[in-house]
Amino acid sequence: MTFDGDDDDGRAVLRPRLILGSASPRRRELLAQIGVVPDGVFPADIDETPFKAELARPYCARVTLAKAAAVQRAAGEVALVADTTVAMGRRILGKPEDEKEAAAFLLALSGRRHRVVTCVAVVSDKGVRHRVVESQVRMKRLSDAEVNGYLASGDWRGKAGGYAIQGPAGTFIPWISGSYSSIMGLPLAETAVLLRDAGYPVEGGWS
Ligand SMILES: Cc1cn([C@H]2C[C@H](O)[C@@H](COP(=O)(O)OP(=O)(O)OP(=O)(O)O)O2)c(=O)[nH]c1=O
Repeated sequence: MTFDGDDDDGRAVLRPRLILGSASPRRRELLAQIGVVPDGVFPADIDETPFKAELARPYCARVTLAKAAAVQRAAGEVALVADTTVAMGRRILGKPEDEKEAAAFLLALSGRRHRVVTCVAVVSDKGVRHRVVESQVRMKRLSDAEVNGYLASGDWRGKAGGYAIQGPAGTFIPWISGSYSSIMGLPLAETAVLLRDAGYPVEGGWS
């Protein structure tokens, strides 16, 4: 347990140590938005290759649970891992290997709707609990200048589907249905519930 200051009535707040098993700076930013700062960041290194004909939801849950199984956590600590997957129909669009693949992804997404699936898992002494959140995103039809400009920005690097809604590609997204934070990498409502259930206090738990 870690001392986390006093609550409004002057009582000491104790919370378990939190390990973030993710290299994603977006996930750290989103956790900070709800007042959660991990005590350690240890990304789990796992093979993220989809199985043949694997669909996005089961793929995303499988990869997240593999990250949960690989994360380094001591007894009493809480660990959080997640995975974000972009899907068009039955096709999974991962993180582009290079600019050419990023261009192919953007051209496939241009003028169409796609799905963004994020799975978050929290590991504690109680075991592993996870939630899968699916959102829909419409990307406007992109001009060559927009595709080329975005590719040159490099913002697509390390992003599932080759774009990030929270960056300049936000100008490509006129409509979403679902959870903005989940599209960005971590569904905050579900994450807060999982953390609280694991005994980790989260802002917004006023009820
Ligand atoms: C669709 C989309 C994805 N992303 C990012 C979130 C994730 O960082 C990344 C998807 O890759 P992930 O494999 O989910 O995460 P990661 O490789 O960055 O980190 P780790 O595996 O260690 O947890 O894409 C955005 O930032 N914005 C978006 O709009």
